Amino acid sequence: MSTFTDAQIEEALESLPGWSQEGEAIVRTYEFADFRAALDFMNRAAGPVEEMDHHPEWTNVYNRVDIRLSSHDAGGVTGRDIQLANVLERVAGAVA
Ligand SMILES: C[C@H](O)[C@H](O)[C@H]1CNC2=NC(N)=NC(=O)C2=N1
Repeated sequence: MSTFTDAQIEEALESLPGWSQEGEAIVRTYEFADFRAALDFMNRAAGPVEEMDHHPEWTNVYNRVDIRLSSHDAGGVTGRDIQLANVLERVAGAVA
Protein backbone atom coordinates (compact mmCIF):
# COMPACT_ATOMS: atom_id res chain seq x y z
CA MET A 1 0.00 0.00 0.00
CA SER A 2 1.46 3.36 -1.00
CA THR A 3 1.88 6.24 1.43
CA PHE A 4 -0.59 9.11 1.59
CA THR A 5 0.45 12.61 0.61
CA ASP A 6 0.11 15.38 3.22
CA ALA A 7 -3.08 16.51 1.46
CA GLN A 8 -4.55 12.99 1.58
CA ILE A 9 -3.68 12.71 5.28
CA GLU A 10 -5.28 16.07 5.99
CA GLU A 11 -8.44 14.99 4.21
CA ALA A 12 -8.59 11.66 6.04
CA LEU A 13 -8.12 13.39 9.42
CA GLU A 14 -11.18 15.56 8.81
CA SER A 15 -13.28 12.62 9.97
CA LEU A 16 -10.91 11.78 12.85
CA PRO A 17 -11.11 14.66 15.33
CA GLY A 18 -8.33 14.54 17.92
CA TRP A 19 -5.86 13.02 15.47
CA SER A 20 -3.10 15.05 13.85
CA GLN A 21 -0.17 14.51 11.56
CA GLU A 22 3.31 14.41 13.05
CA GLY A 23 5.99 13.81 10.44
CA GLU A 24 5.49 10.40 8.86
CA ALA A 25 2.75 9.42 11.29
CA ILE A 26 -0.62 10.31 12.74
CA VAL A 27 -0.90 10.77 16.50
CA ARG A 28 -3.47 11.07 19.21
CA THR A 29 -3.51 11.04 23.01
CA TYR A 30 -6.41 9.45 24.86
CA GLU A 31 -7.11 10.22 28.50
CA PHE A 32 -9.19 7.76 30.49
CA ALA A 33 -10.66 7.79 33.98
CA ASP A 34 -7.70 6.01 35.52
CA PHE A 35 -4.87 3.54 34.91
CA ARG A 36 -7.17 0.50 34.74
CA ALA A 37 -9.37 2.14 32.11
CA ALA A 38 -6.26 2.95 30.03
CA LEU A 39 -5.16 -0.70 30.22
CA ASP A 40 -8.72 -1.82 29.43
CA PHE A 41 -8.54 0.26 26.25
CA MET A 42 -5.21 -1.31 25.25
CA ASN A 43 -6.49 -4.84 25.96
CA ARG A 44 -9.72 -4.29 24.03
CA ALA A 45 -7.72 -2.91 21.09
CA ALA A 46 -5.37 -5.91 21.05
CA GLY A 47 -7.83 -8.24 19.25
CA PRO A 48 -8.65 -5.96 16.31
CA VAL A 49 -4.98 -4.91 16.09
CA GLU A 50 -3.90 -8.53 15.72
CA GLU A 51 -6.67 -9.21 13.22
CA MET A 52 -5.49 -6.27 11.13
CA ASP A 53 -1.83 -7.27 11.62
CA HIS A 54 -1.16 -3.58 11.96
CA HIS A 55 0.27 -2.40 15.24
CA PRO A 56 0.29 0.96 17.00
CA GLU A 57 3.30 2.51 18.68
CA TRP A 58 1.85 3.49 22.02
CA THR A 59 2.92 4.37 25.52
CA ASN A 60 0.92 4.46 28.69
CA VAL A 61 1.46 6.77 31.64
CA TYR A 62 -1.20 6.44 34.36
CA ASN A 63 -4.53 7.29 32.63
CA ARG A 64 -3.01 8.42 29.34
CA VAL A 65 -2.23 6.49 26.17
CA ASP A 66 -0.11 8.26 23.55
CA ILE A 67 -0.51 6.69 20.12
CA ARG A 68 1.52 6.99 16.94
CA LEU A 69 0.42 5.22 13.77
CA SER A 70 2.57 4.70 10.73
CA SER A 71 3.13 1.88 8.25
CA HIS A 72 6.71 0.84 8.83
CA ASP A 73 6.88 -1.30 5.72
CA ALA A 74 5.69 1.59 3.51
CA GLY A 75 7.59 4.32 5.38
CA GLY A 76 4.68 6.62 6.11
CA VAL A 77 0.93 6.90 6.58
CA THR A 78 -1.25 4.53 4.55
CA GLY A 79 -4.91 3.57 4.51
CA ARG A 80 -4.10 0.92 7.13
CA ASP A 81 -3.21 3.66 9.64
CA ILE A 82 -6.45 5.50 8.93
CA GLN A 83 -8.37 2.24 9.32
CA LEU A 84 -6.61 1.49 12.61
CA ALA A 85 -7.28 5.02 13.89
CA ASN A 86 -11.00 4.44 13.23
CA VAL A 87 -10.87 1.13 15.10
CA LEU A 88 -9.12 2.76 18.07
CA GLU A 89 -11.76 5.53 18.14
CA ARG A 90 -14.48 2.90 18.38
CA VAL A 91 -12.66 0.98 21.12
CA ALA A 92 -11.90 4.15 23.11
CA GLY A 93 -15.58 5.10 22.94
CA ALA A 94 -16.51 1.74 24.48
CA VAL A 95 -14.22 2.17 27.51
CA ALA A 96 -15.85 3.79 30.50
C1 LIG B 1 4.93 -9.22 8.77
C2 LIG B 1 3.87 -8.26 9.20
O1 LIG B 1 2.88 -8.12 8.23
C3 LIG B 1 4.42 -6.89 9.47
O2 LIG B 1 5.55 -6.91 10.29
C4 LIG B 1 3.40 -5.92 9.98
C5 LIG B 1 3.02 -6.05 11.41
N1 LIG B 1 2.49 -4.80 11.95
C6 LIG B 1 2.82 -3.62 11.42
N2 LIG B 1 2.44 -2.51 12.00
C7 LIG B 1 2.77 -1.31 11.52
N3 LIG B 1 2.35 -0.20 12.15
N4 LIG B 1 3.51 -1.20 10.41
C8 LIG B 1 3.93 -2.28 9.74
O3 LIG B 1 4.59 -2.15 8.71
C9 LIG B 1 3.57 -3.56 10.24
N5 LIG B 1 3.92 -4.65 9.62
